[in-house]
Amino acid sequence: MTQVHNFIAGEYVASERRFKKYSPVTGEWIADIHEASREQVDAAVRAARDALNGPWGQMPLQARIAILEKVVDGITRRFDAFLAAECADTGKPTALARSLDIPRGAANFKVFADMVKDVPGECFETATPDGRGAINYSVRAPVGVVGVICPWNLPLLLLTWKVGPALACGNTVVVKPSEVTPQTAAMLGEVMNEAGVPPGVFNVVHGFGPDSAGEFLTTHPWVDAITFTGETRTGAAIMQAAAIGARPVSLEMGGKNAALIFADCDFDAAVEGTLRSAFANSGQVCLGTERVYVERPIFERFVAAMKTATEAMRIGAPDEASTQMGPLVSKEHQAKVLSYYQLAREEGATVVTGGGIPDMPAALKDGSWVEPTIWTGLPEDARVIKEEIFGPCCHIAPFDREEDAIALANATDYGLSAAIWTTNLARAHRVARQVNAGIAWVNSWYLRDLRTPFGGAKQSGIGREGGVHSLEFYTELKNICIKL
Ligand SMILES: NC(=O)C1=CN([C@@H]2O[C@H](COP(=O)(O)OP(=O)(O)OC[C@H]3O[C@@H](n4cnc5c(N)ncnc54)[C@H](O)[C@@H]3O)[C@@H](O)[C@H]2O)C=CC1
Ligand SMILES: O=C(O)/C=C/C=C(\O)C(=O)O
Repeated sequence: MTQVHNFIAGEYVASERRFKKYSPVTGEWIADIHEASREQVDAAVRAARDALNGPWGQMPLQARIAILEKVVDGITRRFDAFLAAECADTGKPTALARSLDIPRGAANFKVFADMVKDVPGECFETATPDGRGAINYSVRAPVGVVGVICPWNLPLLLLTWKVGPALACGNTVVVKPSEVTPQTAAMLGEVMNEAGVPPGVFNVVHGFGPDSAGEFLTTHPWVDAITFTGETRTGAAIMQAAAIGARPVSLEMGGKNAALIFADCDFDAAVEGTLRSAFANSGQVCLGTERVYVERPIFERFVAAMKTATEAMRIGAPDEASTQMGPLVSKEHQAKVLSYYQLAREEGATVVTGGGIPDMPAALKDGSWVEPTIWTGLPEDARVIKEEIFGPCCHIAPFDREEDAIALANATDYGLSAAIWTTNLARAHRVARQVNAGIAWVNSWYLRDLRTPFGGAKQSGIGREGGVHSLEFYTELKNICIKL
């Protein structure tokens, strides 16, 4: 059986306690995960502190960048192994992980290794009473040991989205991957060693949240900052832990994102984009669309086109070339999503398509499959409209006026992203400004540029990462004042 170890101070470390990892595709037991004890988490944090005070902290920027470029090469060289591990853990289609998850794993190191070469500073000449003046200038120092808590939906992508800039800025990290998808995080240890990253700079501890590695890490007094992606309630618990010692947090949390489809849109592009935003990665993307609002003149046509396109989607095992949608990540998550499918019926939804478990071949029967699902007819206060489901499903409702569409999009406690489909440029700008979300895509969805600010409003997050915003979180800005 595959053993997935912790990675502490440059070495793979076994734990006494272990838990089982099951395939989301077949339900089979595929690995044993070593659950870090409190002492092991402490050892990881101490190793990170030592590396910060030692070789990594002392290393000139150029040398650090050269090492991170070797990390990029290391991921690229092991592309197929990362791909296999990511698909085994998540069940996502190989084609998706090949084009998104694994390349982004490398790109997240490359982009920030490049970016730290040219960090601009501030400089002010200051008048003083003696007439000789002073010069103020700013420098950025690493924030310290960063605790990185990751979810299961895009495991390598989201881990490296945090670890890439953290290391580029000179920090050391202790990562707690999701207990559901721990394999690629552990594999990254080998890449780090090969690239010459000093022991202790990158550490991985496995386990759960409360009373396990997640809590041990976020409450550890030597962790200087915490970055998290996951559910809003977990983010709130982590914020409480971070309050002890007044440590900074960057939180990227849930969403209940809207798509606004105007009658003047490019119809086929809007259908294709909405299909992708609702069902990509089996709907397990925090930026995904779960609420679709369509201008009334094209409502019936849009629903019909979505139904046809959804029913044509091929659900299957990750490694089949024709697969467009895989299973959900786990049996637990399947039960959660199916409970919302049941709730939708109880709340009075019309099930346009889906709503259950697809009929799968015998070898896949024990996987965590659900049908891509579309509903109409729910009132806006239905729980299915209000709560993040995180599955391949969306509700489609009509609207009559632009201001109604904006009000509907904003009638949520979340504020992560929105997608607006229109060919009227003035409207695109107007609506994009008024939707209360961290990211507004016009005539697209998930079109990513890693230099742009990324994060959510309201209960979807605190802070922004991406581009200079990552540099701001992962560094302490210091002003140096020189009296002349
Ligand atoms: N990217 C996103 O926005 C994601 C949202 N979700 C949503 O969250 C729901 C629950 O999924 P989970 O994986 O359980 O998400 P979660 O937010 O509970 O877990 C995310 C990470 O936080 C850790 N964690 C949990 N409690 C913690 C604590 N008290 N202290 C420190 N670390 C802690 C987990 O072990 C995991 O590594 C999903 O059904 C989905 O709706 C899940 C994954 C990603
Ligand atoms: O592209 C990214 O950086 C992030 C994408 C998705 C998430 O953050 C998420 O689903 O949590």
